[in-house]
Amino acid sequence: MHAEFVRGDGYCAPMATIRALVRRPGPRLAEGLITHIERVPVDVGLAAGQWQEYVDALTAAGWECVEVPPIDDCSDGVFVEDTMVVFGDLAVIARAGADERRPEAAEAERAVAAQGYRIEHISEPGTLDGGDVLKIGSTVYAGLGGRTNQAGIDQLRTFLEPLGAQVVAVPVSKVLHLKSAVTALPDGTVIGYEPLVDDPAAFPKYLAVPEEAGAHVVLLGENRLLMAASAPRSADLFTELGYQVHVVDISEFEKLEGCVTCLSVRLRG
Ligand SMILES: CN(C)C(=N)NCCC[C@H](N)C(=O)O
Repeated sequence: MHAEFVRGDGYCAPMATIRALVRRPGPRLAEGLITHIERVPVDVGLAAGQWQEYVDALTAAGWECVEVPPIDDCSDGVFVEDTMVVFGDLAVIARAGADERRPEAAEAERAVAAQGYRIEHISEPGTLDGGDVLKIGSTVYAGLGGRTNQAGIDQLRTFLEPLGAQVVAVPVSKVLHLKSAVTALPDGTVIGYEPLVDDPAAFPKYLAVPEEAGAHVVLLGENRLLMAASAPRSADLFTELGYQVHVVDISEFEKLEGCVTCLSVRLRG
């Protein structure tokens, strides 16, 4: 699980390997679910290229991308983030709020178990999507909304609190998932596009961003952020704050209410 970092003086220090699970989009991608936006045609060929660029960006930032086998019958399979919540050495396998997405979890579970994680499951009557869970240090915000219910959050709490997490439920009514509304910068500041955030006061440190997709960042490590090309003004804002911003075009996934976080599960070593 470890690589070596060789210093100038020849000393080899162990360096934690950072891995991300990803899942290739399938041929039925264009039929993916939409809830809060209008359907527009998705270019499946373009999406395949954008997915590869997303994987390449993670790889260039030092992440080893591990592919979960594709699931061609599930149009939303590429949004692999929704299949689980990883905290410490535990992967909690989600039970999707949308019935048609339930088959996605089985192979994702095998993939994360193969990385050495312990496994727990959200079970009936609970539903929970990984996209509804935002971790900031030991605080785990869980969005109560269209896909994740109270039973799902209660089960998540039972699994994570013994590991030192505090699970905080927050309302999500204007968007698909909590992470459609907010994510967080490396210093723990929650970023959100105000018209889509139910309760900004739920977060101790909060910064409003000027675009919807500006609320979505993947933390690449140190001061580096990955975000979508569709939020240039937010990218400028983060650059002014001292972050190094890496941009990818994920237009075809945004047409299906996807964002940069949804396309991977980050396993932080
Ligand atoms: C943070 N987000 C938004 C996610 N983790 N997942 C997006 C899933 C989109 C899919 N069409 C669906 O409706 O399920």
